Amino acid sequence: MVAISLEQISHKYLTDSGETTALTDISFTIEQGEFVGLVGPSGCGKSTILSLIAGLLFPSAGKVTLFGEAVVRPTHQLGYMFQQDYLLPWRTIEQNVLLGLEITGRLSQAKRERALRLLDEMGLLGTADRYPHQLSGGMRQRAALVRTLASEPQVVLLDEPFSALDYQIKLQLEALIAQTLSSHRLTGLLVTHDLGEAIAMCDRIIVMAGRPGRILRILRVPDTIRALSPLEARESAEFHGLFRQVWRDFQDEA
Ligand SMILES: Nc1ncnc2c1ncn2[C@@H]1O[C@H](COP(=O)(O)OP(=O)(O)OP(=O)(O)O)[C@@H](O)[C@H]1O
Repeated sequence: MVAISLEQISHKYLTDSGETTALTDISFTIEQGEFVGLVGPSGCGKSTILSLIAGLLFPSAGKVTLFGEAVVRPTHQLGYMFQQDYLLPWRTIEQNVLLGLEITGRLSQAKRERALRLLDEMGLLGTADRYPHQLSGGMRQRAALVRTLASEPQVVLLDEPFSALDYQIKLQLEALIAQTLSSHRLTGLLVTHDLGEAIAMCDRIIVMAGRPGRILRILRVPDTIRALSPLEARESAEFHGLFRQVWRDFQDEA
């Protein structure tokens, strides 16, 4: 089943100084359970695509659908992870991960227990009563992931979720997130500047170019790389071959 579909999307922003064409002729689909990376230079429209899927923006032309339904407003089917964890400093980790359920009036004992199981899955059960400032950056991002998953989304949009972390923590978190999305059979769309991250984590990669934002190509990550953990993948010859191939696309485009 198709989870996300963009059909011939164009998007223009209107500003005081005129019009900016952020996206032109963007079409792709993402199957349920797939994990897709969106890579491209700064300003090529990656965040605009996420906002269109999230129902926070409406395209100037074209159609965005989520599980076959036109996107007209934000929905609970979507969860987000951002570069910053946006944990509220005055709430404990448990209170933070339950926040989304609480403010949408969906909190129940069963959902609370599920959230605690997720904290346990992420190795964070012992931190439930602690406050965000008492956790490391990697632990905070894991707590942010639990908060996202606690709301039971079907699709998770990840906007540079690792870019504020140390390299080693980032590699550990990449593996954990790829495995968690797959074990919960979630659909994921990862925006990243890091081509290696997309190759190491995703099933397919949408490679974009800028001015105006458009798709250069969409490629499937070979099973030989998919079979490896993100850390092992980075060390494989196939990874380096694919990295060079996409890098050449960027160079040709530049
Ligand atoms: N609210 C806005 N008003 C006007 N122009 C905008 C607005 N948001 C984005 N743009 C322009 O649209 C284009 C695409 O921006 P977008 O933020 O989607 O790119 P991006 O690929 O996510 O960039 P980055 O990787 O730096 O986050 C850019 O030229 C940007 O300047």
